[in-house]
Amino acid sequence: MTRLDWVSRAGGPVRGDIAVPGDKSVSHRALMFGAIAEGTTHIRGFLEGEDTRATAAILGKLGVRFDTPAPGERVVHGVGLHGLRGTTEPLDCGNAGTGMRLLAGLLAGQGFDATLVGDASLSGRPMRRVTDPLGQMGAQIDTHDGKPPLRIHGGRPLKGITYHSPVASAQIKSALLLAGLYAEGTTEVIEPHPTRDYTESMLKAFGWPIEYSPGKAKVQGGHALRAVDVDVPADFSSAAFFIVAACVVPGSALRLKGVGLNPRRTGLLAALELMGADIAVENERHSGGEAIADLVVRHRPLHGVALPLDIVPDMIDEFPALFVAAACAEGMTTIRGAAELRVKESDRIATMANGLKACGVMIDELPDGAMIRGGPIGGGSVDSHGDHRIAMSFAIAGLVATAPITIGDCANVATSFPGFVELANGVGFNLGPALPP
Ligand SMILES: O=C(O)C1=C[C@@H](OP(=O)(O)O)[C@@H](O)[C@H](O)C1
Ligand SMILES: C=C(OP(=O)(O)O)C(=O)O
Repeated sequence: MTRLDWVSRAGGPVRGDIAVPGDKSVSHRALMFGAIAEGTTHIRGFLEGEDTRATAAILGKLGVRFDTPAPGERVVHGVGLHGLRGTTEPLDCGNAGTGMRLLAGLLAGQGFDATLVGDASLSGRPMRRVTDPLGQMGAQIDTHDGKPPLRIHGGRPLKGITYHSPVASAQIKSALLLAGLYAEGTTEVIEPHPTRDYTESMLKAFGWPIEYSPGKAKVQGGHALRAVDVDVPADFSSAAFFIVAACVVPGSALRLKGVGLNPRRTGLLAALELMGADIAVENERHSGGEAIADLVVRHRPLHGVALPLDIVPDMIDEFPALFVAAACAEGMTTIRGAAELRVKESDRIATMANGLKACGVMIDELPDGAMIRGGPIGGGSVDSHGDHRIAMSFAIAGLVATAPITIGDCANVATSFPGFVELANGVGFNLGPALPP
């Protein structure tokens, strides 16, 4: 991938009426369930990001046919639960932890061997969290010291287990439930804190019997999935950058349309409201079984908070943006209980702390969070470490900074948010490519 650096300059106010692209978590799952269903699944609002396209390409290599009637749509020709075909080619998940961990569960139940690989960032991320419990189910998966590539040996009979997950992770839960479709008996996952339940709701929509409640999910092997169409809501995690931008730039008033409001995703709304933000939820409705609504965000000065521990898992992807909101708030914001941030696309605590320090913000890194003192953000040069959410967060910082912020290594924004720069500049950002030195 060619390197791309951005410069974010003072701009705003952030005003307009926009829709962000489709949800990444739902798009990955719609492809996977569509692939192993009987019949044809039409996905609308599909995220045309590199992460989700990587999942589609892998399923294509495994013999699934897709049509693309228009951008943001996929028609998946399901091959049935046992219809995937093996390939000797490595299956490249790119930058996507979700793709790799969910596919590990799906592939553990197949009759053929498969190898999952990823880019440099994904190759450094922990995989034992899925390979250990899948091993308890009977799968055999070789790793490189607990990290990718994953060599999955096919043809192993799986049996259901009850798994008390040590980590609140929808990826772990989903990997086990996917393997559970192929297992003898019951597979149950119990979480330390409830996580996003798209796998459960989609299994139900595809006609697979499933029992679930927040923090618990249980499936039995031996049923079939029947194709249903999937409407993908706009991704709350993508909306988050615009929500924070409108909160912190004076004069802003922004409407974000049709945003998915799964309660296990919206911790950022609760956090910002505690900080004094002005966010209205309008036109609440349901689409494809998910709550969606328009969010209307207006600027109002924020104040620092001690973030309640119980909302941390509900905003796990929104911390980089929250760090910027905290830097703009009056007083101190304390974040604890967020050690998972250290094993995302980058170590998001260190990457945000280093970047904010480079812009003159007072921030102390903690093992599981940070203490951030609000104040003026200066110009500077920051490295996103190829982490899409870090790059977009510093784009917000640049909007309110006293001098331009240069953000290194931004190409991976295309993994989750294609078209971010154009959409952002359309509502008041001032973001462009950095010129080579
Ligand atoms: O299941 C999913 O779609 C996701 C779960 C989360 O990861 P963890 O399960 O590692 O918390 C999140 O960070 C990721 O962006 C998407
Ligand atoms: C953590 C993320 O994704 P993944 O785990 O799929 O790479 C993310 O998108 O912030």
